[in-house]
Amino acid sequence: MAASHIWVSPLRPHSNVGVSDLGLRRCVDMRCNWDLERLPRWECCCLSVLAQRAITPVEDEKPLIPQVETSEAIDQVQNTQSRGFHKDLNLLPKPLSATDIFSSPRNSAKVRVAYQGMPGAYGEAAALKAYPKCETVPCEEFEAAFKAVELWLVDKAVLPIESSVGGSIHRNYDLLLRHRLHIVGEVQMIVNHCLLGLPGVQKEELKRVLSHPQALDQCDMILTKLGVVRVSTDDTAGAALMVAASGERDSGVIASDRAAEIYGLNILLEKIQDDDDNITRFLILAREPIIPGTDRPHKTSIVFTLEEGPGMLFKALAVFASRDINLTKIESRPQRKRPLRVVDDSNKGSARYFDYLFYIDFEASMAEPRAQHAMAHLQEFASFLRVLGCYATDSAL
Ligand SMILES: O=C(O)C(=O)C[C@]1(C(=O)O)C=C[C@@H](O)C=C1
Repeated sequence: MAASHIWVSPLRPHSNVGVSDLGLRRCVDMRCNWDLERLPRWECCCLSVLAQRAITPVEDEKPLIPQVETSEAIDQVQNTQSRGFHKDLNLLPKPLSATDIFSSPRNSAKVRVAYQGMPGAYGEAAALKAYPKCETVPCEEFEAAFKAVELWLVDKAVLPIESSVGGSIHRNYDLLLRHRLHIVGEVQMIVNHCLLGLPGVQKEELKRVLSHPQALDQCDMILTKLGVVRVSTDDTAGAALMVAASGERDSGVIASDRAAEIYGLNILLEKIQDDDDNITRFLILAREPIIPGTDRPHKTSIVFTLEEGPGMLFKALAVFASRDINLTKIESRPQRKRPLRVVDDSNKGSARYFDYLFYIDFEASMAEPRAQHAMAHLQEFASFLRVLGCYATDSAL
């Protein structure tokens, strides 16, 4: 391990995944942001090698070189060391320009973007809306997408955070806190669900319908009308794959028209969601935060905890109200590691409450003094405060 920068990814257990020098250097530059004690051992090994290699020149702008064998990688390292520094100036890293720093996600090309689900899932459509030329990378679970970004297997993750019908996707709120990624953008998407079946099947023949639980909830009326059994799956496109692979003629699917195309299913009904405006908001997550601007409307997402006491949440919300900062979202989640709290002596220590984390999105950029002052004010009495990200608001549907 000490001689090479290769580690075996837990996400791709059978492949050795190499990271380019640029990737390594960025990793080292960012090491202060990494809580080394919380990293699994292979990442620590990798980081220590990175630290030694931080001065080697950059060879490749792309962070990932798939399938590099360890021996080859050692040879590469030795060759580079014996040659000394590169003479070819084109191989030096390109300094970031103001355009790079402030560029919108929609201008970026060739980024690798992780999403949860199979090809044809709405997460993939959201990733392509954010980065039209990106290479999309399917992940089985939300957490795998977080890890893929952390381990440099991909550049970004696009994950759902709330739906206009189903509300918050709590799992992703919890993962935002457990991982150290930054929110760098959001994508709002109208989700138009279709009822799919095998070619030649009529909707009256269906006995069960498979889909993601959110999609099943969003199409409650039509499912009730059809009188079918609802079967939950990990994602909508995965359900399409299952039915296509099983050949079960009495099984239908709720998924996108793109999933129908990919898995060779027929569209039996379109726009079957109860609410026409069925919107899901996705977050774009990255290893590094973006530098907030004031050139267009921005949102900031934070998470904090408060001490127990009357009016504490009122006081917290007042830091925004008094500065005329609009809140767009507030969510509370129990602190999983400290769910119970014994209250003070006046209650004789017998009563127990849940401790909560408060997640808030507000309409202001951290580049604005009013947002900075609001955070400084909140920090005076919040027992914990973290800015999860500051990013341009997505108002395009
Ligand atoms: O299963 C998918 O296709 C997803 O992208 C997931 C998801 C979700 O988690 O809410 C996204 C949008 C739809 O609301 C249904 C499902």
